[in-house]
Amino acid sequence: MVSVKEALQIITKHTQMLNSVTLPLISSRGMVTAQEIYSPLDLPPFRQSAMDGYAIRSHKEKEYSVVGEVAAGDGKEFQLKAGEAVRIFTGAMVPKTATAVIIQEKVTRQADSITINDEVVLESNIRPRGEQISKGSLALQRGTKLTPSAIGFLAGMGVTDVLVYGKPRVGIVITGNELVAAGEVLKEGQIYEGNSKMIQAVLEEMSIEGCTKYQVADNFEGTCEVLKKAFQENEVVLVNGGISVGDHDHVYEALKVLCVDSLFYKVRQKPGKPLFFGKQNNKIVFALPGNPAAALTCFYVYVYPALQKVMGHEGMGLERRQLAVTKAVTNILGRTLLLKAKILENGEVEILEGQSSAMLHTYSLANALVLVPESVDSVPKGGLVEVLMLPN
Ligand SMILES: Nc1nc2c(c(=O)[nH]1)N[C@H]1C(S)=C(S)[C@@H](COP(=O)(O)OP(=O)(O)OC[C@H]3O[C@@H](n4cnc5c(N)ncnc54)[C@H](O)[C@@H]3O)O[C@H]1N2
Ligand code: MOO
Repeated sequence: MVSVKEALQIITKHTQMLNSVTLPLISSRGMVTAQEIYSPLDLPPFRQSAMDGYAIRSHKEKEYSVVGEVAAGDGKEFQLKAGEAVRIFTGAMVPKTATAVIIQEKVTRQADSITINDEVVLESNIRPRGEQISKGSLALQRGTKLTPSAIGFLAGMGVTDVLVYGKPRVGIVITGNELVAAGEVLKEGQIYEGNSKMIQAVLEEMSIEGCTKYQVADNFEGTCEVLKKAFQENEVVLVNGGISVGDHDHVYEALKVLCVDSLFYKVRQKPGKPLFFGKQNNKIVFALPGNPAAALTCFYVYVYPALQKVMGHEGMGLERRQLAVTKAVTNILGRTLLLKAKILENGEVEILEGQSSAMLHTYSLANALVLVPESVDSVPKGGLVEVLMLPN
């Protein structure tokens, strides 16, 4: 049995990022750039009007004659003389000879001329060429997560493909005789299988889509067979249930038969004590306890940082904060507690009722986990605790 800290260190040590791949930009959401990206052009690529109005070549008078029009997308160039203006629209190319764009609200228009009812500020309402980024300069560092804004930024530079660290294929192996799919009628002793949906959802939160689900009843040969297949088809295997010590829990023995290196089995924590982490060549496997809340907590605390590392993210794990607790907490177990909690508007953290590792009801109200270390036996009301922010 290891401590939470040791478990996390072991995971960090034994988890490697995947090889990089070139992908179409649109398929890269949530992935991490595997090289620096430099801008192939000036952005904007020309002096661009920021407003609808008139591009003028200024002179001393307030009156200007309007000699043409430029809309967004037009490639026309006007040679303006002092005292001349063109009608212009947001996003349009400003004539090289123009010295300012005056918004139409500040202008009175008569037939082919305008009167400007304001001071003219040189270069006003003009976005200089390359204002956002100039050709050849660094647009994104290696190791940047491709968020929707980063994708939009690259798309605006005409980038079509990006080199990113690969996303793992993840197999979810569900074990248990008692589990029935939603939509079927429950017989005595049966329950609905929910954890695969939950794990799939939390993977999708990390932009890992399209995982494969495997399901097996509580028998040893079947478990070995399904695990073998899951290892063949995935880089990361997440087993759910069957990892405890009961006569019908076969996962630990099956992993042994499949020559999986056991890197740790059992963590001094509640919930999630029977958590297993191992490796088969370059493939990693977590066996999560079957209790739904325990499985989810183990995912957030251990699988989440491991998958982040596999995908090349820097800074592993959930964001952590120190916050004051609304009520005293006691820890008589000598294990680390991971408690479902809610951060209140006043910035304090409330530990929720219903901490059973079978209960997801409380979890669905939580936005954080409070971590009470194994060495701490009590925290008074108002005392600071470590809070792990859930990413949802
Ligand atoms: N003698 C001991 N018994 C247990 C110990 C122990 O140390 N000594 N540890 C307990 C702890 S802590 C946990 S957690 C569980 C973990 O057991 P398993 O990982 O073997 O999980 P199962 O027994 O298969 O299931 C536990 C529980 O969760 C329900 N479950 C399982 N899979 C799903 C699913 N896909 N969807 C919904 N619910 C699921 C299952 O029906 C059980 O109720 O062991 C304790 N026992
Ligand atoms: O640790 Mo188990 O995960 O409490 O139910």
